Amino acid sequence: MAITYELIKTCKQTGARLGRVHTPHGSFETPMFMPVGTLATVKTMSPEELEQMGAQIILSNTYHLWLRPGEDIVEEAGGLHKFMNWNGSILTDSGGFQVFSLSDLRQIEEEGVHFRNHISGEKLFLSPEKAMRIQNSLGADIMMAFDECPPYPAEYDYMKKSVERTSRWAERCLEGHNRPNDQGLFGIVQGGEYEELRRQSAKDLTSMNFPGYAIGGLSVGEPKDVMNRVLDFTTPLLPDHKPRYLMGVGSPDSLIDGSLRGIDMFDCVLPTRIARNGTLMTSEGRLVVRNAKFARDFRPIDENCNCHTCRNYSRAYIRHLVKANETFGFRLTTYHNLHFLLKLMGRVREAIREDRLGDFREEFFEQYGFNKP
Ligand SMILES: CO[C@@H]1O[C@H](CNc2nc3cc4c(=O)[nH]c(N)nc4cc3[nH]2)[C@H]2OC(C)(C)O[C@@H]12
Ligand SMILES: [Zn+2]
Repeated sequence: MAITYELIKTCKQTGARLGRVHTPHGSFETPMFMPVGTLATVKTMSPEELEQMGAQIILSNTYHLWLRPGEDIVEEAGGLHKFMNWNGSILTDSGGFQVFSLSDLRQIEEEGVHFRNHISGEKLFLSPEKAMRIQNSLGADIMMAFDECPPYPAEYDYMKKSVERTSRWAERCLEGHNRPNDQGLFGIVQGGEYEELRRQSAKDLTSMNFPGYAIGGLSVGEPKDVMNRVLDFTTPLLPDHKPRYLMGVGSPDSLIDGSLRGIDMFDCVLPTRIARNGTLMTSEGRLVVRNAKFARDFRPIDENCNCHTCRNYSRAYIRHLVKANETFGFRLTTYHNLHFLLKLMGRVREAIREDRLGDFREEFFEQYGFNKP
């Protein structure tokens, strides 16, 4: 079956929209956050726990799984869902971003990218066709086109050449993947902070009729107001009746501000990454549980949270585990952070239903401390 999007309603107070994405492994309401499971696991979480907290779609990564264990092994296992025992939806990023952010000795040519394996140092080559072959073997519900995610900032001339090449690569991805009527391949709009180049990229890609579109090239170090400005003029260029996915965004303020601008899907390693160094997202802002002030604090991480961690364990206990580098401590912090973001997206969807996402933004920002100078 193809990936389809159902628009349920738009928020009268903002540009946000409530929708539902249908995939071969189930459907999910949007705006939605997607936990990242780069190496076919959302680090320290079991599939049962992900399901319990309300995760419905997770990410994995072409570049990483190509290197380890190899897409051939995943294919022999029956694909990613079987391999990792996850029955929800899966999206795989194409490797474009990882090659640019993880590897040195990169050489970008029309054909593809030459680079070094960031683990072994051996020379590798990734092309649009190769990225499609790997993703076909992995068998995710949604695959991403192979693109270049230029650094921020980037010169206009470089960005123009990069956008034009990424559009040519997108054509080759459409030809290279073997799914009927492009059922699961999303195009990725690039163009940096340049409106004219974002327009060009969106025009090229929407003419190729992908079932969904991502906005790439953001969350790469640009200030939040630059991201929001780019979203303001890019999101309206994407079709209303298809999913819109903002790549690499996972902080509470950016999730709300992206939803306000009509984004449906988000992913980021942030909640799971900071959980592994003991930083928690709470309704009152960030909490660094290693801090000595929590040594005898027997309250839950977040008194407004009903997650498994907050119902059963105290700050003092989690601080002890994290300081002792106990794995269970990182399981508890990861569970809470993912639950926090998934619940936040549920509140965003509810606010859209009630046409009050603008008000919700003000309340949340005030309580979380985003408005503090
Ligand atoms: C800049 O270092 C880390 O990057 C993370 C997410 N930022 C992000 N932008 C992305 C853009 C693209 C894209 O244009 N194309 C493709 N194919 N995939 C993408 C994936 C992306 N991921 C941030 O997450 C943290 C905060 C952990 O460090 C940042
Ligand atoms: Zn909690």
